[in-house]
Amino acid sequence: MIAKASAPAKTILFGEHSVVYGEPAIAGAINKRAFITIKDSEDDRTIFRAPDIGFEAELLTREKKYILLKGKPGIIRYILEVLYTLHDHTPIDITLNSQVPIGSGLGSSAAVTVAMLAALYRYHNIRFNKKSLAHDAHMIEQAVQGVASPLDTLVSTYGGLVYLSRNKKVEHFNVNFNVPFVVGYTTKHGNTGKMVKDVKNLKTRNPKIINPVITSMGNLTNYAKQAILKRDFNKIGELMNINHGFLDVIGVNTLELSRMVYNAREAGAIGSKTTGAGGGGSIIALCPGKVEEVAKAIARDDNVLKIRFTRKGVSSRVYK
Ligand SMILES: Nc1ncnc2c1ncn2[C@@H]1O[C@H](COP(=O)(O)OP(=O)(O)OP(=O)(O)O)[C@@H](O)[C@H]1O
Ligand SMILES: C[C@@](O)(CCO)CC(=O)[O-]
Ligand SMILES: [Mg+2]
Repeated sequence: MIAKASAPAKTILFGEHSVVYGEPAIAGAINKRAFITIKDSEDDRTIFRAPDIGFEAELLTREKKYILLKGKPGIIRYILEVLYTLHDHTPIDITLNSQVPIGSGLGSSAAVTVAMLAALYRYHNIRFNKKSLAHDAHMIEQAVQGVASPLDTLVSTYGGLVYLSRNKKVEHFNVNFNVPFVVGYTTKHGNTGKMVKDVKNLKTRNPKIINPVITSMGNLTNYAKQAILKRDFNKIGELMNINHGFLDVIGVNTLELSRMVYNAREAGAIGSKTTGAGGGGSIIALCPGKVEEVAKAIARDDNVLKIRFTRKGVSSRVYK
């Protein structure tokens, strides 16, 4: 039997960091996916392969351990946690193919976790729905990382654009948002936990300055929600630029992120900002009609991905 599943990566359009303090956020699934294939094993070993990142390991699922055969570990922890939680230890072959750069702030860990869970549910013929899957995937991310916001796994499961309100209500945008964006990324990725802690310390030292900034980031996200609903791209671009400035204020930008953001704007992006935790990682640029120019400008120094937001969330099937 073969079970296959895929799930999209995500970018945060508005509200990273301020969301930690209860402010709203907007994130969306992008048309870059992680693909998992599970097959019966041909010997009595369980093997995990990720050819795109040159990784291979034999998994000892009962012990939650692995024997490294090739590459550097990391993403394997999510696969092992899923197996440890759900699998009956029969030997299987697992392959990960990914269009998503791993560890660059585009939610690769969530995409891999959601796809792995869905494929394994299919393999074992376990019924699931998106609600239970999003919940289980969040639990896996939390178990591996210690802390994780539910946003990444939610977006990877449901697809589409998601608005998380101040009282943590999730709203799915019902709007055509098929407009081109360019993502720039560095492989040097800030540690999310550390970045969140640094912002907290800055806020504690300078409450009168930083608290209003966090509130403004939330207000800006609410304006962005309206602009998205109206498909007012100039307004969305303007708000992205302001959001980037606020992220600079709270100290999460780096030379590389700023370089990508300003290279994008110089090449014609109508808005560009750091996306995710910062300290390295990714930027996102809104550039209708200027995709090639913006991609070329970013690619001079950094890596580029042309993306669109997609409504397609997790997808899975089984072949007998
Ligand atoms: N070349 C690699 N091979 C295997 N694992 C890797 C490699 N590079 C990074 N990793 C691991 O992949 C995981 C990526 O998860 P992480 O949550 O840090 O990034 P992300 O999901 O891509 O971005 P974010 O969560 O910030 O949106 C980490 O566990 C990291 O150790
Ligand atoms: C920085 C942060 O807001 C987003 C990281 O992708 C942290 C979080 O929400 O968990
Ligand atoms: Mg992640």
